[in-house]
Amino acid sequence: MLTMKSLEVCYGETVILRNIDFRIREGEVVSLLGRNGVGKTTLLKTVIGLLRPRQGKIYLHDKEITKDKPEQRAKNGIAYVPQGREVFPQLTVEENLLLGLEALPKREKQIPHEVFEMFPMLNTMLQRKGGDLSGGQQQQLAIARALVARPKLLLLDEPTEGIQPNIVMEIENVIRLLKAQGDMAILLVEQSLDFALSLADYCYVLEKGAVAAEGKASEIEDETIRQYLTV
Ligand SMILES: Nc1ncnc2c1ncn2[C@@H]1O[C@H](COP(=O)(O)OP(=O)(O)OP(=O)(O)O)[C@@H](O)[C@H]1O
Repeated sequence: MLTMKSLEVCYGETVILRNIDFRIREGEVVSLLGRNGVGKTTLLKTVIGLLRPRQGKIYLHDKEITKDKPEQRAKNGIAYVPQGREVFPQLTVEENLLLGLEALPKREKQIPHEVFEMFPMLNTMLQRKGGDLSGGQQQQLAIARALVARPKLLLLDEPTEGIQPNIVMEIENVIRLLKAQGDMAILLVEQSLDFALSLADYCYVLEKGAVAAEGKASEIEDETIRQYLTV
């Protein structure tokens, strides 16, 4: 459903990503791994359109979107949960969730009830300010906000970073549920190899801005990946 071909992405004159060939199929969970600073977030920002590649092309459902603006990509079903969650601290939980609906046409402005089935805690905190939630709860709110628009492709940038273990488990369960439903592809950037491999169908490992290894999660050797993760 998403294909990137020969992608090169730069900040100014510095090349961050080079010659990236990348593919996510419908309903698939793909993990993107690599050390700090190799370009994982840069790749996600290129998928959502915040960064434009200097070379290469991006296709969504076989339609080229390389020059589409972020709003257009959101309308076409790409949702992004940034690293560090970025919920609006002064807005209530409900207002944060309603913002996730902005990508949809006007008539569809209801928060889908499935979001509260996945994150029951949010339903009990609708009037609480986003900034008053714990870090883990904010992460759940950020994921829920992305899900309200029922995206076709969900990008998660290190969703378990700094989160307490019981909430990591809840987030893992939600990703498993979405995977089992089978109609949403997920691109997961993760530092935890065990977490990434247990959820992913396929994984890519970046090293110095290029794909150093890739393969089915069930087949790729842990050691092959670990050599690119240890300092
Ligand atoms: N706005 C920017 N301007 C210039 N360079 C940047 C900018 N943002 C990131 N970089 C650089 O681009 C490179 C890739 O950064 P990126 O955030 O994509 O890495 P990452 O793999 O997501 O790392 P982390 O795991 O630490 O989030 C790094 O060297 C970083 O310093």
